[in-house]
Amino acid sequence: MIHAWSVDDVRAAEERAMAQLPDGELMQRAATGLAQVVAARLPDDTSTQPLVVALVGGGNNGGDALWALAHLADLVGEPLDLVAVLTTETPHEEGLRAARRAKVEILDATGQGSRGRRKAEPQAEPKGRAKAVEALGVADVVLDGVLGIGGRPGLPDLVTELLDAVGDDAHVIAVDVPSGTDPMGELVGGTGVFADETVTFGCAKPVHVLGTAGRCGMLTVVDIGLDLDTLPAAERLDHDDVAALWPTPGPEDDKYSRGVVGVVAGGEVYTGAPLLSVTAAVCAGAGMVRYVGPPGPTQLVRAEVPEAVHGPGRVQAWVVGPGLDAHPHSWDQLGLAQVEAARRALDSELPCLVDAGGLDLLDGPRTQAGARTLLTPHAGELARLLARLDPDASELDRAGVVAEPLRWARRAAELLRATVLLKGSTTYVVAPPASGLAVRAQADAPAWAGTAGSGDVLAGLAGTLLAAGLDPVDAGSLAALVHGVAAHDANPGGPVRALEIAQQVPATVARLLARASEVG
Ligand SMILES: NC(=O)C1=CN([C@@H]2O[C@H](COP(=O)(O)OP(=O)(O)OC[C@H]3O[C@@H](n4cnc5c(N)ncnc54)[C@H](O)[C@@H]3O)[C@@H](O)[C@H]2O)[C@@H](O)CC1
Ligand SMILES: [K+]
Repeated sequence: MIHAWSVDDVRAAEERAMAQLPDGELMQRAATGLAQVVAARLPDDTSTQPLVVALVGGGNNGGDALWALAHLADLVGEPLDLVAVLTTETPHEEGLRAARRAKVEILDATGQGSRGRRKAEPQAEPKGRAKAVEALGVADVVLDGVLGIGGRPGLPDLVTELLDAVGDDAHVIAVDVPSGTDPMGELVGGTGVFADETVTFGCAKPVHVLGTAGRCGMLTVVDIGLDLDTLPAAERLDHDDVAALWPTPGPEDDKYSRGVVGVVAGGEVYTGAPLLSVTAAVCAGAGMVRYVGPPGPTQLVRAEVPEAVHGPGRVQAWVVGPGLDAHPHSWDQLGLAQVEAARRALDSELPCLVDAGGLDLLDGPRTQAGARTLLTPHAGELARLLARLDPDASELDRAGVVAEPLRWARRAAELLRATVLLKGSTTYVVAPPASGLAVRAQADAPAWAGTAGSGDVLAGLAGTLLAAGLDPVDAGSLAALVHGVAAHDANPGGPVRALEIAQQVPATVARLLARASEVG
């Protein structure tokens, strides 16, 4: 699992460390670690002299980049071209001196010529900028040292212009965080660096694991001796976590101890969703799957999933809502009975996963306080839910949720006292804020997995994990991971049907469980 700490907690840990260390020691540790990574990324071809260009901003992030260039000159021992492009009039002073001493070429792209000097010809493009554009176009490695954890989202025009000049073959390494992104990972989208790799210091930050993670590329954490004494703010499960979390049966287990999952889904109109959820639950290894629904989908499930049992009865967790019409016509007796079954499940004290049409039945927290609840909306469903229930979000639409996914997932978690799994290319799992639990973010699925029915499969998977006794955060994040990996395994690099994702789950789980014995 990757754990990430908030910027405030990192700053506090840095202050504690700095109080014990000589001046500048932390930056030296950061810059040395960074220089080592850069050295390892230099091209093997020795026929041309490698060129490393650093974009340097005005804060300590720029200081890291300048010091890293200075260290590189010593570290590599072979001839190197090193260039620092200043995007600020006030670069880190000691870093700049060190870079000059190490014969790093300094280019001022700000238009001031050199620090503090007035522009002679305001209209003319400064020479430093033209040379910088040229160097960026042919650099082997580009270091993004413009903004670090002190950065606000968005980039100055000058930096955007310089980034546009970076050649396609350059290996872009973000120093600590990709500049322009929100270090807390709350705001996604907007302008910002897309890095091939990010070298961060002390620990991962939320930007590295939340919806912005795709901009970070490969992540390396350089140990600078920080002592984090708080809980992480964000987490991401990786493949090696599956074995520890997945409910693996022992010789004493039977179908009841493994967990019976009940599915109240679909109706006479939407008959496919129940089939997908039930299939996913069976394939995820539920002890037993019970389907509650009208004759049409029941017949379909009977024909396709002989393992399932039918009608109300005892379960350990409910999946409520895939393909459910929450507002049937008054003459639709079967539809009304299905809604009644869904309400009974929601009013029970049992763990419930609430998806799609089931969300339309919620007017507030479930009546049984403390009953485990996992809501699984996509962005449109979350917007609709909050616009209906939160007077401050009456105008919220899908785009608003996509821009600030965490803000709105948290809001729903607070309002409904439930864990919210917000589906998307990054899937967030957010417990009610009062729990203090870290946000989980998973981005394991190929874009091909975004098809109709894929969410019904996820519901069956996560419901099975709830029935096996996992808490909603583990159940949701583990299901999201396995769902994504199964989608990939089912057809690497190509289209994948929702049903195939479900059918791939047994083999994918086996493969992920086997990793534990390979690794351990
Ligand atoms: N504090 C420490 O002990 C250490 C800090 N380190 C480095 O220091 C970085 C943090 O340094 P700083 O706090 O100086 O912050 P930054 O280097 O992120 O720079 C912040 C500066 O940029 C300006 N700024 C912020 N957003 C902007 C935007 N969108 N457009 C234009 N200007 C913007 C701010 O006004 C501020 O002056 C870390 O990310 C890391 O790279 C490392 O050297 C490790 C040790
Ligand atoms: K950066």
